[in-house]
Amino acid sequence: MKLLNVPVIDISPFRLGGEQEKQAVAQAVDRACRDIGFLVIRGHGISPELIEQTRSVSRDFFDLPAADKIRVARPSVDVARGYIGVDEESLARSRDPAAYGSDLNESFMIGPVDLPPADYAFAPAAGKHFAPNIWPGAPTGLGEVWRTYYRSMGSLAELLMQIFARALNLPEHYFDNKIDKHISRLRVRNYPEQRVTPEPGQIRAGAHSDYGSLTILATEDKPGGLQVCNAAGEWVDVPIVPDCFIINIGDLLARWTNDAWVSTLHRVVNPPAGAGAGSRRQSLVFFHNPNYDAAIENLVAGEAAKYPPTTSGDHLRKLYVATQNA
Ligand SMILES: O=C(O)CCC(=O)C(=O)O
Ligand SMILES: [Fe+2]
Repeated sequence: MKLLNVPVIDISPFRLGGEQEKQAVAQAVDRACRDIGFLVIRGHGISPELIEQTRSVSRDFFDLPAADKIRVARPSVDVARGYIGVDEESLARSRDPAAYGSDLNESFMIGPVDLPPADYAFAPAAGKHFAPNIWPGAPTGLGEVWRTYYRSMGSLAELLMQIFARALNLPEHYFDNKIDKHISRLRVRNYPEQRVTPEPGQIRAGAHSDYGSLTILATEDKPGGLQVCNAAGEWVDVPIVPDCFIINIGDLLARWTNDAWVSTLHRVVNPPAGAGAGSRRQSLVFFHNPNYDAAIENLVAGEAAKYPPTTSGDHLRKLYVATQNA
């Protein structure tokens, strides 16, 4: 029987326990990744204060006048840095080039905060994956808090990839050297209150799957939230549990596992009619992506590969561009 709802899994026994505890966590995670592609984790070791500080400084950024936010606008569609306003993006277009409308959120994003050696970071094959970050002049302290949060998410992702490796019957440290120069992005999305009725078909974030290895999401319990499409084809709400992160696997892990694990379709819906006031919602979204030159090819022994090999860097560049309205 497949899981049809997103399970909550305590990963602290993996961090703190012995062989048996680690194996039990890996098994629960394997089931979640096979059946629904999403899990909620508790016991992750990230301080609630850091999450709250990141939320608070980001809220202050989105409260700035539009002119200040536009000053740190993303420089071009293939550079995943800076501010993107409401109306500039349609996530549904990552799957359907004809998808209509744009998503009802604005966002700000950064990439790596600690650069590998220049001959690697700026090699031709690196493309724009190590493009410089763009920092707003205000609020003060945003840069420091975001850098700290980015590094913490990088460490948590490394731990999750170790759990994943075990879950896939690979050596625990199998992925370590494929993610030690990761090209992850931290993106904070602000979903404004909805005072006017959206256009038909327009929602907070259109249906999509994530592109990379895994996503770590800290969000809020507000009307108009995250839903995932389960194995029965039904949209189910993801539970919002205090002090937990929502984790989902992305397309690259689905490819690595020859689709044994699912990169699940998800979306953010509008608040119900009448609940628009007070529906402002903020998500801290960390998209973990392997090193740009990590080879992505079937890891399942004895099975014919369903996809041609690719690299992390090539796969991501194509998708960043496809979703943008510019
Ligand atoms: O805000 C959310 O709950 C999810 C956002 C999301 O799916 C994304 O940014 O890829
Ligand atoms: Fe997503």
